[in-house]
Amino acid sequence: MKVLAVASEVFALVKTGGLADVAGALPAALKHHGIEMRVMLPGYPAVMAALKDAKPVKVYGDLFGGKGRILTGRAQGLDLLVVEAAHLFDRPGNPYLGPDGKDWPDNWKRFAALSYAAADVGSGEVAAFMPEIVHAHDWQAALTPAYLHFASGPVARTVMTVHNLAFQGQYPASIFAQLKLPAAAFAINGVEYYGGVGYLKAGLHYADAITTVSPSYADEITTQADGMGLDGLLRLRRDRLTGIVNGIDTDIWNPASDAHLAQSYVPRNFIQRREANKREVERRFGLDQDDGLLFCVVSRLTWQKGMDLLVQCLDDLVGLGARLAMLGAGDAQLESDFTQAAARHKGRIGTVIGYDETISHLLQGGADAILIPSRFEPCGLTQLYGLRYGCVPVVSHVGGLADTIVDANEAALEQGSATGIQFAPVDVPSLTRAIERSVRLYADRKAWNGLQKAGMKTDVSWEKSAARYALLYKNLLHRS
Ligand SMILES: Nc1ncnc2c1ncn2[C@@H]1O[C@H](COP(=O)(O)OP(=O)(O)O[C@H]2O[C@H](CO)[C@@H](O)[C@H](O)[C@H]2O)[C@@H](O)[C@H]1O
Repeated sequence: MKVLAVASEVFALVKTGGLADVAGALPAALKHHGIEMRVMLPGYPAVMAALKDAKPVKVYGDLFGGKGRILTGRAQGLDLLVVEAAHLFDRPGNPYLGPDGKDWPDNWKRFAALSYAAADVGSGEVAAFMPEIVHAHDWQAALTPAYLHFASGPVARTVMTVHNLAFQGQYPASIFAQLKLPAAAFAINGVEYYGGVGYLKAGLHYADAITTVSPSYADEITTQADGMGLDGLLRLRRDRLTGIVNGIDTDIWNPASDAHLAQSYVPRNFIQRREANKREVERRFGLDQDDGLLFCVVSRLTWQKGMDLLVQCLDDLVGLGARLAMLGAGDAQLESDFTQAAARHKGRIGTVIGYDETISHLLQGGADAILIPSRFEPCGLTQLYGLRYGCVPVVSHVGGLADTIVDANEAALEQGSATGIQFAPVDVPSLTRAIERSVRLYADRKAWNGLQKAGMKTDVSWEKSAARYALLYKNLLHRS
């Protein structure tokens, strides 16, 4: 079976968050199921520079305001279809933001072009690759099912995956005339959304199947509280909506062979060997060297991730004798809050503001626990990396965090099934209690090592989830 995945970022070519990890890992995971997946993404400079054996397979005289081509090629072990359009994508830096840190004003056009090109592939216009399924990820690819709906002739079936309902791609109605969609599409049963154009709304309306990245999040987004305005549509389409938990790339995230670590390790020797990584984290983050609990954070610094709550717990965390190594970037206020806390608590809190793949691996391999106090979390990947690396996840009880971590309550501890610490509700008192619980549990080193061992045994690979996607694709093809 041939499947075209459409995404605005793909690891290791371009990454701002978890979407890239998933889009980059799925093709290999699906190969074992007889699925040939190619990924379509924009021709950003980093993509064009890495592309090998590039061949044009479609040419546009005018692709949303300039010349464009679809190129096939390979990069970083992936089979790609790249939308080359210099006027839209030949810009350095972040794929979504200009140098002023604001969204590019023509993002609506850039990602309409991505979806438009994907729909051409999905309607069989590109002989080099004729997919039976087109799998669109997030709002940037979400017009694809709309374009395919209005294409003539046989077209591929469509899957729309929501990685984060908070990002919807909403634009004023005035752009509609330039989207190359028929007038009929501007309707409540179409792309229209509160008087404007909603990209994700369109994808959710037109896709043959909808998925999100955990069963709990699939439930949450059908409620008014967490549906971010799209819960009504999602309730209507509940029979087409499934939650499939993300896996992780267990080759890239493998403590036995991870070149980013000071010391690699396996479950048999992790207790001693992780020490060297802990020392390296202390060095990099300017922390005191001691044997107390060392927490880490690897995160976008945003409201979603509950980082403002953590800021309010830092004095208590230090008061309990724990330390924190924080790697993150995002909201300027939060960056400055963490920097100030580090200045206040020299040797106890260390920060690296920025995005750093190497340090993110080192933290998982050296810190004792990873704090993830998200207000909502569609799946979450860092807790899965934590499980694999013996870095105990301390998480809020929401979405994919609730689905993937077994709380260290008495029963679970006794059975040896506990893998982390969960807390609810998502507020400062309950996060503080979770930090206290972690410190207490860490003092009982045998129990703590038990959590680490159970985590490291957990299957966080793509195996089960890839099988679910494969089944979903197969069912879609057989549906009349
Ligand atoms: N400063 C930094 N330096 C280095 N690496 C950093 C970093 N900040 C974050 N990362 C990395 O970026 C990724 C973030 O993964 P998350 O699951 O938290 O995804 P995110 O919220 O971006 O995406 C959305 O999509 C994913 C994928 O479906 C869902 O898991 C998630 O719930 C949803 O919000 C991880 O690989 C993490 O290690």
